Amino acid sequence: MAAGNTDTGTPMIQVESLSKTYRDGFQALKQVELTIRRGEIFALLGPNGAGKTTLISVICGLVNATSGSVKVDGFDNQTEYRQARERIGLVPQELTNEAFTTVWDTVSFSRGLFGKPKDPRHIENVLRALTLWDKRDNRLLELSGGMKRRVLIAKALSHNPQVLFLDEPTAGVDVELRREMWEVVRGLRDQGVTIILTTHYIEEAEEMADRIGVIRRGELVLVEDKATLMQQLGRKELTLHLSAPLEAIPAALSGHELSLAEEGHALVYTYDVAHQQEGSGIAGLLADLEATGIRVKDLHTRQSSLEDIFVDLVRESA
Ligand SMILES: Nc1ncnc2c1ncn2[C@@H]1O[C@H](COP(=O)(O)OP(=O)(O)OP(=O)(O)O)[C@@H](O)[C@H]1O
Repeated sequence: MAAGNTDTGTPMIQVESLSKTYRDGFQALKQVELTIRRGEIFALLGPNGAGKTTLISVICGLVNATSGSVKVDGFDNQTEYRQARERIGLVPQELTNEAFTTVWDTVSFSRGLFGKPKDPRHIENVLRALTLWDKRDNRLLELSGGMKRRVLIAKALSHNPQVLFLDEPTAGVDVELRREMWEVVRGLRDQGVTIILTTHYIEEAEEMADRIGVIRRGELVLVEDKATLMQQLGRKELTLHLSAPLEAIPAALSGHELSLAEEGHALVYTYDVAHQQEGSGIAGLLADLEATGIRVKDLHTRQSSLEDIFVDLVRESA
């Protein structure tokens, strides 16, 4: 479904040193650097007011940057606005004032807004891909919530964009509809559309994204492959509460990834859940502890989650 440049060498989106200060003096974006790869699903996570919508609006050319640049498929979104903009589909959160229009008409009209010639076959493909074909003659007011959301996506795809922005695609929808939206988005990615979505839901990023960016107070504080993040999350922490405090970690335990906590009253052991082998890991540690005569009173484990990382990052701003 994606049209145009298939040169994989050019990033889909290239954002450089992007800053935005609103007229009232509020700086909503600070020196943002971001590259979106062709064909990926990128999730932009951040708390309320972090700057997600501002970043999307600047990339889409709806809000002017104060400094920095944005390239879409190699086209500057200021000096080559038309080429840049026509590559972008933007899915807003709500449908506005079109209750009496049919699905077919509203999607066809959206294409017209881009000055593109009529292309009934493309509209048909889009409607079929979003399982809206049977509803093409229905008026929007006759559709369910899920169908309306799909109409928003169909409108955004009507002019063959290569990259689709979804602003909070599942905000305020029930679990079933959320799953349906995820399926739709994955289907689009499989057809070659690059997807950027903003979300408050860590679960959504975890489920959908190839890469995750976290924005906080206008700064992009983390951009990482989800797989890498998940690997980090596969690490567990075992805290051993000691009968007697230690001043330092004995040399005999240097082979284990340990740190002292609670003023020497606890040892914290960090390990990789996926790589626990016999004779090493916890069993080895416990044997070494016994050999060194260190007595353990109590122990507990915890596993970090994407949510922990997110909460830590966001908390730092407090
Ligand atoms: N037109 C404007 N003038 C002044 N400040 C603005 C304007 N638009 C947004 N802001 C401020 O910029 C900051 C970022 O807002 P933005 O809408 O980008 O955040 P967001 O991450 O999308 O938040 P949410 O998740 O609540 O939608 C906020 O503090 C907001 O109040």
